[in-house]
Amino acid sequence: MTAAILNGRTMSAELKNELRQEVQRYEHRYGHVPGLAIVLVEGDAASGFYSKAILKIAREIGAAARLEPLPAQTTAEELRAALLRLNSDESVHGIIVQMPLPAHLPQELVANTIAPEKDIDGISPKNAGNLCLGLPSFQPSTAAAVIEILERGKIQLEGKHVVVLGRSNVVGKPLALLLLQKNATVTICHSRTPNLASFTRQADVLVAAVGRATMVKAEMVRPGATVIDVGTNALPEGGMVGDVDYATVQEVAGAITPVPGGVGPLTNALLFKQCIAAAWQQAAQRTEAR
Ligand SMILES: Nc1nc(=O)c2c([nH]1)NC[C@@H]1CN(c3ccc(C(=O)N[C@@H](CCC(=O)O)C(=O)O)cc3)C=[N+]21
Repeated sequence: MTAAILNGRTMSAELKNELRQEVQRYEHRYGHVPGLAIVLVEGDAASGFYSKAILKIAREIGAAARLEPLPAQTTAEELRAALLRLNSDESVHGIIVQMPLPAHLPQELVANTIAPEKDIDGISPKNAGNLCLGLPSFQPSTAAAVIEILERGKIQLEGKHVVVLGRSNVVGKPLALLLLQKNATVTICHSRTPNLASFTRQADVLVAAVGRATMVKAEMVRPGATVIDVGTNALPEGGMVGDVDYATVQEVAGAITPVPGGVGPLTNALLFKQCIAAAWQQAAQRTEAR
């Protein structure tokens, strides 16, 4: 058997078409377009690449996006000041800070400074708490991309056993909560889980989000299972591979996401879905206040 391919590029193109229309609808109503600010503290090579990809999507859908580059030696106080400036800038509806940050800048500073109504990557305590409580919230875009790919791929979640490999704040943990909301049975495994294969082999849907190249092997996958690969591991010789050993796993899985061309292309598009939602909320609030 060969697995069906869940094509993130096709799905992303569909989503971007929907978003382009949504941006037009918003612009028609309010006379300006939704705006995203990307804070990029220089130093991480991949972050510059991701930022350019986000700017490209903005052009494709007609939204506004601007890059706020900060030098690598930016202090915590300077980063805080930059975020506060964006919080009070009415043309900015969503703010993301590219991760990872240099070691001298605490991640909590970002989570605690971005205004929750502009925190479209869902990292603030308010959004993370609301997600945990099952209340409306912005969701970390990579976790949301996994849900999007499963829904567009018509993979049922209700009553299914989903095993999530990885417990990060941006993927594993929020994804487990989103899957629970879909009535899946969820198991979270991580680097200290003994006998990993005994868990992964029970999965109807297996999500790999650990950041270790090709660690999921065919013998860890139940025949016919859906395998979602969130990994983006850069290879020293160039290019990238996922956390899943695609060549062998695609022979046993029922459906699988490739890397590249799987979860990645949906991640950045979902950032704009949430930015547009944030813009609607902020515009409605301003109208109310006046
Ligand atoms: N605050 C923050 N939020 C993030 O969501 C965030 C972040 N920081 N830092 C970095 C990670 C990584 N990430 C990706 C986004 C798009 C692709 C993507 O489009 N990938 C293409 C790459 C194409 C290629 O390289 O050939 C693909 O998989 O097909 C991948 C990875 C978002 N992240």
